[in-house]
Amino acid sequence: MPSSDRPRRPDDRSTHRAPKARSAQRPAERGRTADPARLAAYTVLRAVAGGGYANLELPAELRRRRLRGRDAAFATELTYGTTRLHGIYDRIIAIAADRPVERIDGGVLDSLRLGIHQVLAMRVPPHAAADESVALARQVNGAGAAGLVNAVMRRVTEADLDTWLTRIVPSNAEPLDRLAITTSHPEWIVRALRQALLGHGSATADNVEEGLAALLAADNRPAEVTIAARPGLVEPAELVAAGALAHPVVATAWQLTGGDPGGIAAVRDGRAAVQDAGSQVVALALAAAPVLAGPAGGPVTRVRWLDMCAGPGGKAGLLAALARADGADLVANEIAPHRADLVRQTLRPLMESAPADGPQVTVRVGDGREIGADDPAAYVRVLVDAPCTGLGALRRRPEARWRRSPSDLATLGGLQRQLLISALDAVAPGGVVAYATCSPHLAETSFVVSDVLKKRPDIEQLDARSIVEEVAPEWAGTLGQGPGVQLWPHRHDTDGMFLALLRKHPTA
Ligand SMILES: C[S@@+](CC[C@H](N)C(=O)[O-])C[C@H]1O[C@@H](n2cnc3c(N)ncnc32)[C@H](O)[C@@H]1O
Repeated sequence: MPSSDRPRRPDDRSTHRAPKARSAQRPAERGRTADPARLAAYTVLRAVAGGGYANLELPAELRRRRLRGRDAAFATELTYGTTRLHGIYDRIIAIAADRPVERIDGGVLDSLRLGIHQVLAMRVPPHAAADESVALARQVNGAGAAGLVNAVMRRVTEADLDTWLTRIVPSNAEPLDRLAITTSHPEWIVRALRQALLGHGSATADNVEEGLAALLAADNRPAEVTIAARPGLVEPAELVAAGALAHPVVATAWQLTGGDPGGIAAVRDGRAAVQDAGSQVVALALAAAPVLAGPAGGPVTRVRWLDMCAGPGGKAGLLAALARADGADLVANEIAPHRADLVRQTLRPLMESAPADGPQVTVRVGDGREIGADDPAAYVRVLVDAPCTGLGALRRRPEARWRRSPSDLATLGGLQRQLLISALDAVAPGGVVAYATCSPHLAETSFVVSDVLKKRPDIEQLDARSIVEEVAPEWAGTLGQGPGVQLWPHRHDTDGMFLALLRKHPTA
């Protein structure tokens, strides 16, 4: 979709216009056209401003403009970096343009943000960043806007990032507010992450400021592409031949140093999939958790596992392969039909290759909150990968920090508790429920688990650290105070996954 066709925000007074034919332009408007990588980044930023997601819009835009290799890498860093860091850039723009950013057209603001990111974060020479930004603005925002972009870029390039950081922080700012401004995070998120570091036992009062700064910095670094090799479906040699490197800690995880994961045959045909190593650990730990024989006197021959919130299917893909190896069926449930389609798509190789009389994989569309009542005590292992704020995955979802608000916690908190209660009802005596989030926020993690457990004498919480240490031995001693496990981008180079393992009493 061309940028000019994208839906606009109500506040977007964009002068977005298609480039004029050269002959129709006044001489002052003539100049080089913007280069495709910058145009791609601009188009994605406009789509994000209209409610889109950078990680979905960017690949489509790269394909549409046929950008590959270094151009694709440039467009990717430009899009993701600008989206993450525009909290800093908007304060710089307000000073350099001498007006609040709310008074600058949304499209022009994006052209400026992109220009500033190039010069302050990507080491593009100042004159090149300024010239390219003016060319972009002239093409997508119009000649008048190009004049403003020119003036602002000339002012911005007079100082380096450190100098600008000292200018944008008010002299009376509290330390946490200062950190929020200089790391481009909303202040409520900075406070919540600080509490999470302390609450999960991942930092002490003495070193929490250091840990917090490292975490916020990690949120602003691009995450490596990691893929999960689905056990039994792909051999290491195939991934090595495709240029992947074995993850230093997690056996199923492989890292790509560059290139498109879609170029790897095993990823294309669903024997491997893009998945953060922390997410892989959640699935591996659930599969490794010790279950106890129920009242029937021993494990049944073909047991069932459940992934209660499976869309789009990353963990279900790994769990399905692990369940098959264990002789178990997997039921992958998802409430949103279009996301259930994605689960079906990612599980297809496992569904199609299932032996007629062997472990089966099925996808169902439904509300996980009803499974406990509809299907009580039916599953030996249950994963609740709950809908959450995603505050642990900010490095991969560049716009998320600006979209979330504290009020999301109240809405999600009720749903998280209901899903966990349903999972505890759905699990068989002696079976294990894994409660996971890609957020370390205490209100979505430890508080949910402790609230639910208060009313469940039939459930014991396992020390997830020892089980995670089995699948990720090198992380021993880094997993917090237990019994839950919290992974961190700055310590484990994973998304900030939380995991609690809860076992139903065998005689319940
Ligand atoms: C964090 S995502 C799960 C990610 C998934 N496990 C993976 O690894 O790809 C949470 C999912 O829960 C789904 N969901 C939300 N409410 C639900 C409900 N009441 N029952 C089942 N699924 C629900 C959402 O649509 C979303 O796909």
